Amino acid sequence: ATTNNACKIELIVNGQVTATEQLTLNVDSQQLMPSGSNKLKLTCSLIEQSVFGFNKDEILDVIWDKNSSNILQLPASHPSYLLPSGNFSVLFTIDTHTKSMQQIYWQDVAIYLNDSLVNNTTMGAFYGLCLTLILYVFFMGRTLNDNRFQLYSVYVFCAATFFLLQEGQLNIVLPNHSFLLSHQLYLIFAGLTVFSATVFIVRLTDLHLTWPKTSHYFLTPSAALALAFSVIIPFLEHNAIGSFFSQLMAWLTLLIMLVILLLIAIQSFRKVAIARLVFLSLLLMVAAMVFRIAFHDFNPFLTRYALIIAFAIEAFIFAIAVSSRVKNINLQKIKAEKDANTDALCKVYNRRGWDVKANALLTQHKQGAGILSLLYIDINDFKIINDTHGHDSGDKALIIISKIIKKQVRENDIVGRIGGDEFVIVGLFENEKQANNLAHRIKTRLSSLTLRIQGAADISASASVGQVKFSTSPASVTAMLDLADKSMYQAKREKKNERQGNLQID
Ligand SMILES: Nc1nc2c(ncn2[C@@H]2O[C@H](COP(=O)(O)OP(=O)(O)OP(=O)(O)O)[C@@H](O)[C@H]2O)c(=O)[nH]1
Repeated sequence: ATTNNACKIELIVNGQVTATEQLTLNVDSQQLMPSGSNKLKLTCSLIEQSVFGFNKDEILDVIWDKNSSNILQLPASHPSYLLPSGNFSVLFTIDTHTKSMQQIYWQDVAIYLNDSLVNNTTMGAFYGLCLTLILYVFFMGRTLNDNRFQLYSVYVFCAATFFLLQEGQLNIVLPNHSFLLSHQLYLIFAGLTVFSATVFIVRLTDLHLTWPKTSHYFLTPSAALALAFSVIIPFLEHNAIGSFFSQLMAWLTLLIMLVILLLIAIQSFRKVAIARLVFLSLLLMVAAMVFRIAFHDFNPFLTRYALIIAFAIEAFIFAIAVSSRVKNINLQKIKAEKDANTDALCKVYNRRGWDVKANALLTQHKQGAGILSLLYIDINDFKIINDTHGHDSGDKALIIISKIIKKQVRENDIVGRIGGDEFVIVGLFENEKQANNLAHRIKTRLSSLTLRIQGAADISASASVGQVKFSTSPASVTAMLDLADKSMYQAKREKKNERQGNLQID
C-alpha cells in the first residue's frame, strides 16, 4: 500500500533512460525534450487521484501506451490527464516540433480544478469582451461606411484568435485536434495580428497622411514582412535558422511598435485628436511585449496573462478612440453640411439650403392641408445704400435686416437669402388669416427702417414685400418663387409710383 504520493518521469532514448525528473506535487517542473517523437515513462505511487499534464503549446500529440486505460484524458485547454491512485508505471510518446523545455504539471485534483476554472473564466470573459468589441465596432463601421472600423474588427479578431489558439481553449470543445494547439497556426495569427494592427493604427491616426514615406516604405512593408515570416517559420526546420527567423519576427514586431509609438508620441505632443489615447494603449502593449520577450522562459503563464490584460485594455481604449473618431467625423460632416446650406453673412439659409427646406415643406403641404405662403422681400435702392454708406455698412445693414426678419417669423418658417438684397420666407399656416398676419407684420416692420450701425451714420431703408398663398399645392418651388417675385415687383412699382406721385404733388 502506498503511504505517500510520488511521481517521476524518465526520458527514454534507444531503450535507455537518459534523463529523470522527480515531480513535486503542485509545483511545475521542466523537462527538456528534443523535437520529434519522445518516448517517456511515468512512474507513480499515489494515495489519491491527481492530475498530470503539459503547459506548453509545442506539443503536437500525446500518445499513451496500450496499458494505460486507467489514465483518463480531461477536457482541458492543454493535454491533461487524471491519474488513478495506486502504483503504476506507464509509457507514452510526445510529438513536439521544437526542442524545448516542456512544462509538466502534477497537481491535486482540487487545485487543478480551481486553476482551470480561474483560467477558463478569465479567458472566457476576455473572448466575450473581444467578440462584443469586434461585432459592435464592425456594425458601427458598416453604418458609417468607414473602413477604419472594419480594420479594427479584423485586428481584434486576429489578436483574439491568436490568444485563443495559444491558450488552447478551443481544445476543450474540439479535443484531439492537435493542430489547434500547434505552434504553426497560432504563429500565423500572430503575423496577421501584427499586420492588421499596423494597418489599423496607421489609418486610425492618419499616419499615412502625416508621414507618408515612413508608413509607405517602412511600416506597411515591415508588417507585411512579419506576416510573411509567420507563414514561413512553420515550414522551416526547427533549428538555428527557424529560431533566427522567430527572433527576427519578434524584434521586427517590436521595432514596428516602437516606430508607431514614436510617431504617435509626436502627434500627442502636437495635440492631434485621439493621439494621446492611442499612445497610452500602445505604451501599455509595448511594456507587456518587452516583458514577454525579455522573460521568455521565465514564467509563460504570467507572461501570457500580462499580454492578454494589456491587449484587453488596449482593445477597449481603441474602441473608445474609434468611436471618438466617429463622433468627430460626424460632427465635421454635419458642420460641413450646415455651412454648405447657410449664408455666411446673414446666417439664414442660402439658395441651396432654402430650396431643400422649401421642397420638404411643399411635400408636407401636398400630403396635408393648410395654406402655403411665400414672402419675397427685396430691399429698396440697396445700390444707393452701398454707394452712400460703403459696402461694409451695406453688409451690416443686411445683417440687421435679416435679424429683424428672423424675429418676426415662427420657428418652422424657412428664411433664406437668395440674392444680394433678396430674402424669402416660406411657411405652412393653418388658415389664410395666419398667413396674412405674418405678411402684414413683415411689410409693416420693413416699410420704413432706421438702421443704427456702430461707428457710422444711420441708414434709412425700406423693403418691398410680395406674397403668394396656396391652398392647392403649386407644381414646384420654382413656380412658387416666380409668382412671389412678380408680386414683389408689383409692390415695388406701386411704391415707386406712390413716391413719384408724392413728388409731383410736392
Ligand atoms: N453690401 C453688400 N451689397 C451687396 C451684396 N450683395 C449684393 N449687393 C449689392 O446690392 C445691390 C442690389 O442692387 P439692385 O439689384 O440694382 O437693386 P436695388 O439697388 O436694391 O434697386 P431696387 O431693387 O430696384 O430697389 C447691388 O449694388 C449689389 O452690389 C452684399 O452681400 N453686400
